[in-house]
Amino acid sequence: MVLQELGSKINGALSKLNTASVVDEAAVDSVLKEIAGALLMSDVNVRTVAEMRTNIKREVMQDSIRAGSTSKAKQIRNAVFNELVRLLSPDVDAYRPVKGKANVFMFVGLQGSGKTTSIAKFANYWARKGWKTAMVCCDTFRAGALDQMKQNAIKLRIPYFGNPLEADPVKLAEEGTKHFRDEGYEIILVDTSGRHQQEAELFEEMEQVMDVVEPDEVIFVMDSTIGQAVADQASAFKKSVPVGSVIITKLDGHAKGGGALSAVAATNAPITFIGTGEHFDEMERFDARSFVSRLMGLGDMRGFMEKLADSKALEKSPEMMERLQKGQFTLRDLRDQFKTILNMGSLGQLVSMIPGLSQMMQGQDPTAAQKNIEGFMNCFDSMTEDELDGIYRTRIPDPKLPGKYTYVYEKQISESRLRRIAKGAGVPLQRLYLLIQQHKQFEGMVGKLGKKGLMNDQRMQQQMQRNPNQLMQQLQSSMDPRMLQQMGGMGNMMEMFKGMTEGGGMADMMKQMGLGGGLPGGPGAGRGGRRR
Ligand SMILES: Nc1nc2c(ncn2[C@@H]2O[C@H](COP(=O)(O)OP(=O)(O)OP(=O)(O)O)[C@@H](O)[C@H]2O)c(=O)[nH]1
Repeated sequence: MVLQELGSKINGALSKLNTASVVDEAAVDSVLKEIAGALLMSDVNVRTVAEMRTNIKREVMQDSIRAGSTSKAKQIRNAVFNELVRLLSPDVDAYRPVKGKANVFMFVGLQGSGKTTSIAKFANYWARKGWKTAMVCCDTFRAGALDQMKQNAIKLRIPYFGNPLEADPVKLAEEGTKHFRDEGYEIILVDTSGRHQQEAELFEEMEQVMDVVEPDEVIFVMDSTIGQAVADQASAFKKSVPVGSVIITKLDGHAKGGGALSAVAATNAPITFIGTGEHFDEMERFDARSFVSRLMGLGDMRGFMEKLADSKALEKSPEMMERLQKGQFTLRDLRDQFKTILNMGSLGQLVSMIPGLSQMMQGQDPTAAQKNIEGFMNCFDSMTEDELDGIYRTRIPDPKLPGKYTYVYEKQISESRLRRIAKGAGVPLQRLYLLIQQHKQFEGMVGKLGKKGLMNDQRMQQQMQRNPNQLMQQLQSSMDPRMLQQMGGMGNMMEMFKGMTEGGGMADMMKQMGLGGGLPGGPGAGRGGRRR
């Protein structure tokens, strides 16, 4: 079960409590059973799930069973949340490198778990912070490992050590770390061969490498897609070397997240980073509360805002707000919105960060949505500057002045131009129609909202505080019913607005989101329809 689904399963189980007339022990048991099933399907280890279930039940049953069903559901949700956070937060801290001295990190893990890639990401992370960083390859097991490190090192401009002629990993490890220690490097990252739990010899070799390298921290790199086997693998490594922290890789759109809980439970070591893609910058610092929020489909606004800041979307906001208030929304505006989304990372990741959005997507595949947006971007690239700015005109011979040309202005892009654009973009014409239709929907909606003055974010916020129901009615009447349905209905939107207001100001956040005063969740939300 992928990360987003777990949240909806848990929420689905809890919502049954909301409708139950009596919340007795049997009702709590049944909900906990469902939640436990969802956790198991997300690769959380059986023992961990059983322990969690007992703890949650004890906590929830302590309070009077007479508590209202809604508050009981809330209580269970909080208990599940706290329990998951607790499991992900062992008492020990990860090693903190000390400036001005050699800090050696040794990376261990299964074959293909993502060690070499994580080393490059980790190196990039520290080098960007100004630490003198280097990498040592003593993976003599996989033929391409040194080449892979070399390519990463060149791209990152970070020195590396390796010798294709040396077959002894222990010797390489010793020489490499000594070299960089002598040269005054502060962060020295040692890559070891990937191994399997059964390969006793390789485990022995790993211990020997550790003895000569004397690492300040052993980092266990764990592939989040390997499923229930995580706990056993992690324990096997922990038995052989003192795992100090964990990096979880491949937590992209489709990965299950539950294995993370099992890895921590098995190693009693904290997770420091999560890998969310193959690129060097696709690694995030791990934060248990954010992670569990995402795991439970509660969103992760902190992570989202960080991504937003990185995407530079904020820099555009004053101009965007001005246009919005004028009621303008062109194809160029829609393109910019899509661009902002793409710059922020994979859609799957973003969907899991915005509260409620994964529920709204109702099982739609974010990867497919991402592909659609990429196809749309090709369409925008095939449009003329005029078309992007909402000027739809065709050049024709001037009937009054033979030999000269004039323009015919149209309300929309002509059919022949649409065909040309679709061909140029390499997308089916139907897809382009969909894009144009989406633009029209947003343009219409934003135009209507503009007339009601709701494109002014301050007014919108005031209204939200004064009379949220009226605001919702106004929004509802401005929206295409199909779009509203796509967004999970009015109730869902109301919840989102509330969440956002509580989370530090909806208007502020929406401004920052580059969505102007428009509606959250819609890629093109924001700005108003331009009239020419
Ligand atoms: N999608 C995704 N792919 C990743 C991530 N981290 C690593 N990979 C990919 O996983 C594959 C294996 O990664 P490597 O870094 O070569 O793994 P390794 O642990 O060094 O492999 P061995 O040397 O065989 O032990 C590569 O194709 C990486 O691009 C991640 O966070 N997300």
